[in-house]
Amino acid sequence: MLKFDFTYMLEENVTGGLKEEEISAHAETVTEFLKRLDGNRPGFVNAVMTRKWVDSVNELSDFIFTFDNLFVLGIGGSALGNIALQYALRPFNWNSMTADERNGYLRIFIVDNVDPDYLAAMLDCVDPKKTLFNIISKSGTTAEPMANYLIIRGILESYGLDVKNHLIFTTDPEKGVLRRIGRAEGIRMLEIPPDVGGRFSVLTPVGLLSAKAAGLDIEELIIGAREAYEKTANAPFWENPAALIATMHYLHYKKGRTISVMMAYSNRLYYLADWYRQLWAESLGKMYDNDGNKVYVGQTPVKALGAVDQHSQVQLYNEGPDDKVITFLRTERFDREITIPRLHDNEPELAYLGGKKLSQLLNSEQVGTQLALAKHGRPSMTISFPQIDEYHIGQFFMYYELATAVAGYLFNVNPYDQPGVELGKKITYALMGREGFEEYNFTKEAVRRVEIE
Ligand SMILES: O=P(O)(O)OC[C@H]1O[C@](O)(CO)[C@@H](O)[C@@H]1O
Repeated sequence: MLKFDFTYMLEENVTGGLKEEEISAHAETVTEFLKRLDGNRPGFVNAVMTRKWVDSVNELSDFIFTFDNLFVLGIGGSALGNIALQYALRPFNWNSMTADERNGYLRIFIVDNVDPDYLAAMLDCVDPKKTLFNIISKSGTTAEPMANYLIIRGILESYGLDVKNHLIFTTDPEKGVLRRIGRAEGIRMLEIPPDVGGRFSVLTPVGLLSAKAAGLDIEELIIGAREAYEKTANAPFWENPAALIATMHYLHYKKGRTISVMMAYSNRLYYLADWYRQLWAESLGKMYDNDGNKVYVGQTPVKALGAVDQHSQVQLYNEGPDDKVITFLRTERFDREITIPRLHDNEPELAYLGGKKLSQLLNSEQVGTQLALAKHGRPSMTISFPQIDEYHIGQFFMYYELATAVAGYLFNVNPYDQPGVELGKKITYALMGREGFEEYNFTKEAVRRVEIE
């Protein structure tokens, strides 16, 4: 299981930390909340209690493994989980390996943005004839994946290829334009459970298809998540990681720590922090609480990479405003190990490194940063991965989805909606000339601009 260490969140170990009794004051209500949640499980929990979603992906195996490459086209919750999984569980040089070195599994390209330089460069890497394109959009209305879909379809058609042999749509089971087109044209489709919002959907077909295509063990991902849930649902408060993460972040927020930094001491774990950013930001950043009061709450999630950001951010974290709570991610076992050679025994600045493992240096830097933060009165917690594998990554997703639900309860906001994203989308539609959005057309004259050419 993942190991959680909250030592440096507490006042006894860090001035500026939390008193045990102020945390315990929430024990009863949070435990009650989790019991109610267990009685009426949210979609993201139900999704890992069934074989349905794994089976739906496995059923496409014969089709998937006729290709060399998989493109995933989606954005936000339809992309970030995919990216996190691929970075954590595949070697970094995966896409430059030969098919044999990849044991026949597919190269994976996840394109979320609509940056023409980026998309064009990714497309240059593949032969469309050997490529499967998975268009993921829960709503089917998001401009970015829809634009990318049209571009891909145009390319497939220009090659004279039968599009239904190169496309998968991953979308709502009933609603939306992708479902409509898919049905009309016999395109293979995967369902996103209607009660699972994009940012909670990584362990549904949204994240499972690319994981499967890259040869990851998708069953283990689900088992890890399920065991994390079972460990949490009825656990006593002080043994419950999700409850403690949420309560401690909430209390630190109340003390003015409005920024939550997730700092991974592992390049493989870094993109978990990107996934977390959307989860924490869209779920908890709200203008109204559940009673309709204007509250403007939300903790700003920030990602950081150790040791790199020690040389970029940590000065600020130690001596800048006391407005942050830090979560460290680390692993106790790296898949590869490198020993630093003893080459300059007479040079003390180098000699101490000789013979040490690179992983020892990285993990020592994590401890060093954490203790230095504590000395400056800055709270932090640590999540240790015994190793980086499907089982523990699945656990991580579930613990954080649950922590987000609990934090939503504590902040008294709805963690499952995102009304604040809508206006920008509508203005974009208007600027792009989509019918029905004329009222949002902010013309040059209507908006005061400062332009420097
Ligand atoms: O899967 P969809 O419907 O295209 O949505 C993509 C993303 O857009 C949002 O709705 C708003 O940014 C996210 O919540 C979601 O993950």
